[in-house]
Formats: sequence, C-alpha cells, structure tokens
Amino acid sequence: MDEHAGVGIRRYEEDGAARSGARGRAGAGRARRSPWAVRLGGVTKSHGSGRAAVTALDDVTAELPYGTFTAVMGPSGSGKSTLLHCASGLERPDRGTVEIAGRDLGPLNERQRTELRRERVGFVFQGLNLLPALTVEQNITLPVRLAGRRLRLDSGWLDELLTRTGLADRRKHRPGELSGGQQQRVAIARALIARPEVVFADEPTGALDTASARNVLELLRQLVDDVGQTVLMVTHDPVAASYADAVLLLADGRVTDVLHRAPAVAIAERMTRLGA
Ligand SMILES: Nc1ncnc2c1ncn2[C@@H]1O[C@H](COP(=O)(O)OP(=O)(O)OP(=O)(O)O)[C@@H](O)[C@H]1O
Repeated sequence: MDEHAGVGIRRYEEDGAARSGARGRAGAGRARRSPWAVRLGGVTKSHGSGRAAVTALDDVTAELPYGTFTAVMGPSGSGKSTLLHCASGLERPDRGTVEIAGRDLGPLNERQRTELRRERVGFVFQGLNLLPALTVEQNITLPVRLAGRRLRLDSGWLDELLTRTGLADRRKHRPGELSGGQQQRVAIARALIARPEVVFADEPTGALDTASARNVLELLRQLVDDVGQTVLMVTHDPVAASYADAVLLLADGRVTDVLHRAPAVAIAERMTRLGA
C-alpha cells in the first residue's frame, strides 16, 4: 500500500464503521464482501501512446471505508479526473486493481461494468446532465427506470430524498424552473436513488454561488453522516474539501498526502505548497 494513502486509515475506517453501522442504508440489503466501498491497488494509467504518452496516475493505492466522505485535490493535470474515472469503472487502469464493494472490476466485460455502474455507483457532475423535458421526480427516478427489472423503485426512499434535498414541493417542476443549486440537488438525489455503494462527484459545486455550494456540501455531508453514504469528490475548492473526512492530495499522478478533517485554511496552505 502507498505509504501516504495509509496514513491515518484506522481513524478513517472507524468514522465509516460508526456511521454506516447504525443507520447504513447505502447499498442496503447487500452483503458486504469488503470493509471498503472502493479500493484502488497500485493503479497506473497513461493517456496517449508512444512519445505523447502521459502518465496520469502512477501507482495509486487508496481505500475508502463505507460511510466516509473523501475529497481529491491537486494541481491542474495532477490526475484527479483520471482517478475518479478509474475508481468508478469509467476507464480501465493499465495496471493495478479497482474494487467496488469488494468486486474486482478487472475481469468484468463492458456490459458487466455498465451494469455495475448503473446499480452500484452514483455520479454527480458539474454539468448537471438533467433531462429538461422530465420533471424533478422523473429525473431522479430515471436510473431505476433505465435498469428495467433489475432495480425496483423504493417510493419511501424517493420521498426521503425529495425531503432531504428540499425539493418535496418541486417534484412536478422541470429543471428549467429551478435554481442552479436546486438542480444540483436533483442530480444528487438521482445519484442516490438506486442506493449506490458510492457516489462519485466531479466538481459538484463548481458552477454554484457560495450559498448554493454550501447547501450542496451540507447535503452531501448529511448523507454520509445520516445514511452512511460513501462519497468521493474531486474539487479545486479547499472550502468544499473541508467538508470531507479525508482529503487525498495528488501531484503528478501520485498521492502525496492525506489530510484528515482538515480546515479549509490548512488545505489551502498544503495546496499552495504543491504549487496549485
Ligand atoms: N484523453 C487524454 N489524452 C491525453 N492526455 C490526457 C487525457 N486525459 C488526461 N490527460 C492528461 O493526463 C494528465 C491528468 O489529467 P486529469 O484530467 O486526470 O487531471 P486533473 O487533475 O483532473 O486536471 P484538471 O484539474 O485540470 O481537471 C494531464 O497531464 C492530462 O493532460
């Protein structure tokens, strides 16, 4: 294991065990094969080939316990998006292993990976990707409907998500009738509707004003604390990262440090030292 990724892992693990044990609803009803919602072992990934090849991730090991919130930070080009794409099964690493809920993604074919992403993983991106013609409720339930008979809609969970996201009285509205922050909360509810093992968020507050961003970050934090959700979030913003239990700092494709429950100023100071 990468010596840095292992720093303070026990405390991080205890955080997750305490939260996901009591009320853990994320991935509810599924037997757990691993203490980690996500595990990367020696992941290496290059983009391009020959002399143009760029090593985006270089032997990254990281373990995300259930019920924890992890932020990934680093200078531009340090490999944050590539880490998120490899960890979520969107891209295959060149070397190393990726496990989600104890399942090794390596041997899975494309169809199996798509199914796993649909059923076990939630995504929240900066660009929202809501369908403008559908209502809030229809957008949120879309992943379940796309999965056909493989997933069943839990209407109690839908109601809880609508309440938690403050959208209960907006369920029949369309995205164009909502603020940016409300739209991002729809995207978060949609990511959670199938009770994924882990939610991957790429700059979820990047396009929001300060108050809406805080609202979205508090929502993610509450979902981790109350429901035992596991979240991995890429961000450039030290304030956003300060909501996380742990911040993985990347530089040149390697994990150079792990900060635990760090305040925004400490994260910003560490980022400055990385040259970000
Ligand atoms: N499809 C690609 N083809 C070639 N090189 C790529 C590709 N995608 C990423 N890279 C390179 O891999 C490295 C890591 O990129 P990545 O997007 O993961 O970094 P990042 O930390 O997310 O950057 P940013 O903060 O600017 O979004 C960079 O040097 C980037 O130029």
